[in-house]
Amino acid sequence: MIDNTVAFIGAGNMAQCIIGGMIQQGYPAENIIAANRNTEKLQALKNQYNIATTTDNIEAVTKADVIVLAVKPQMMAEVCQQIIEQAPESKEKLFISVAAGISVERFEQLLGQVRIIRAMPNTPALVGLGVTGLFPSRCSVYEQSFTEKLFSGTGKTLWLEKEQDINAIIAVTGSAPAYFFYFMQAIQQVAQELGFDEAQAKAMVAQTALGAATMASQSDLSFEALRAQVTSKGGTTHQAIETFRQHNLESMVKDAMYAAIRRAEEMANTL
Ligand SMILES: NC(=O)C1=CN([C@@H]2O[C@H](COP(=O)(O)OP(=O)(O)OC[C@H]3O[C@@H](n4cnc5c(N)ncnc54)[C@H](OP(=O)(O)O)[C@@H]3O)[C@@H](O)[C@H]2O)C=CC1
Ligand SMILES: O=C(O)[C@@H]1CCC=N1
Repeated sequence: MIDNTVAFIGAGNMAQCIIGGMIQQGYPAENIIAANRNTEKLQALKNQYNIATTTDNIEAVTKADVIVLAVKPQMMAEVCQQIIEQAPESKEKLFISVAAGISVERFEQLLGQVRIIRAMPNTPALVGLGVTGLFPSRCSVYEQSFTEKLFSGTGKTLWLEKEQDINAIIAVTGSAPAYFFYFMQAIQQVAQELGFDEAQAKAMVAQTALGAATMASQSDLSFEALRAQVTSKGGTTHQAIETFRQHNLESMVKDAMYAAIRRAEEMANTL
């Protein structure tokens, strides 16, 4: 399976995280090629991982067995049109799209009836702790198992029953690292206000988040029970949690997640 050459079209944040995860798990660098219009990002990838790079998308798709579409959703139509016009034989290859809001139906309008897997990874793929939702269309068992293997090198994978579930997983895992970073940023700001310097504050917040996430993933206890272990009756944590409750944290989280889903649906209707 690792004999397949995988081309990334778009070498931005998400592609870099997936490539980093693949290399960390032993995918051969010589079987990965990244294409981008920005040479700076390609140079950084080449220096770090020694993969092949090019500013020519067509060179990348021509060399590839598997084409990972990793440009922003707004660029997807242009990129697909370029591929289908300049390398029509690519239609026979396996496509993997990581884009939010571009449906299989839209890909079929752009590329024809290709074999495609929609993947929804997240950036912790870079450190092997990602979550990727996968939805296949017209793919063989081999292609599905290759894709699962590719992403399982970057963390956990999950096959989705319906395409709509891609939007749900965007809200739950795709966008979610940003929610945690935002929360960590807010704690860091207060830590600095309280007199810790920026580096100390960042290190303390990251270590606490890592500790909490590690406990949560290793324990059979619910998140609620783990929270209760920290919350002494009449103590400090109780006051902090009550303050979150008064500010309706849970309904804020719910609104934010549904807003992400609505945006994915909106993109699917317009791009
Ligand atoms: N970031 C995330 O956490 C996640 C992102 N995704 C999906 O991944 C995709 C990429 O997102 P992300 O990595 O964040 O975005 P980035 O902007 O970081 O990466 C996109 C890259 O594509 C390049 N690009 C743009 N147009 C072309 C083109 N015509 N040919 C070749 N390369 C091109 C851009 O180059 P340049 O630098 O010159 O603009 C950029 O490097 C999106 O579709 C998004 O929905 C999915 C899950 C999570
Ligand atoms: O913000 C976005 O649209 C992409 C999809 C999931 C995470 N980042």
